[in-house]
Amino acid sequence: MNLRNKYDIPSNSVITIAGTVGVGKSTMTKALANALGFRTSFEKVDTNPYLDRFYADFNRWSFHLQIYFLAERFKEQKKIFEYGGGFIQDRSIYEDTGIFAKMHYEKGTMDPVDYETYTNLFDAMVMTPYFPHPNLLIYLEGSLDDIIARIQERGRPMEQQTPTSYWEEMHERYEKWINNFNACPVLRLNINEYDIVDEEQSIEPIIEKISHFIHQTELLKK
Ligand SMILES: Nc1ncnc2c1ncn2[C@@H]1O[C@H](COP(=O)(O)OP(=O)(O)O)[C@@H](O)[C@H]1O
Ligand SMILES: Nc1ncnc2c1ncn2[C@H]1C[C@H](O)[C@@H](COP(=O)(O)O)O1
Repeated sequence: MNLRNKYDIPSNSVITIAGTVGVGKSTMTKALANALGFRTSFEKVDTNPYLDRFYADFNRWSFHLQIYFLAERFKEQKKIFEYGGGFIQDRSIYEDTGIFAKMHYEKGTMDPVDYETYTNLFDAMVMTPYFPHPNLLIYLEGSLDDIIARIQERGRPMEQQTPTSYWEEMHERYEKWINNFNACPVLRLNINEYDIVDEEQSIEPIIEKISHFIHQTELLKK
């Protein structure tokens, strides 16, 4: 039986997967979309023209990369809207500003004027009543050691060569960010509590949680 029907997940739902680099968002996106018969919206990593340059020189490329990601995510957002939902999205647009742009600005690797231009653009595009928020944000969390092990195992050279302190800083910021996040309902999942890589069926209890969460949220709205 289709798990979407079994757990009564509305076919127009938009679920976004958030969490630090390497935590397992893409893997979760694929597994959930497959189990629910939803479409996927992925970040473009391999074809991103700025990512390698950015990791080689944060100061020089921070602004360009943020603008690139913002444009890409906005196109994805439009696609999701045009299909009428039914999507699992790999990373939320909120993390671009709440984690990455902010971190580079505060660490001095994004120029203050560039940061202001970026946040103005972000607010004008995203923080409007017309911008559809996801029905649910699934936040994946895990220990720094486990996440660094996954980054190393996945093997993107520019990430492997980035100092551990960068991932540590990001890990801390994510924790603070999610504790204050309120743009949509949040379901937190610890990566030690499931293994969708070796046990495909372990996606079902996650879908059960999602269903519970979505229905509870709907009830609260009434
Ligand atoms: N549930 C899991 N158990 C074990 N390894 C995982 C799991 N989810 C992801 N991984 C591994 O961790 C690495 C990063 O996962 P990925 O989904 O690409 O992360 P993200 O999209 O968050 O950057 C990959 O090598 C992937 O195979
Ligand atoms: N907004 C962003 N700023 C800087 N870097 C970013 C941003 N969004 C994603 N990234 C980087 C981080 C990773 O190296 C890749 C892909 O992210 P992942 O979490 O592995 O999906 O892009």
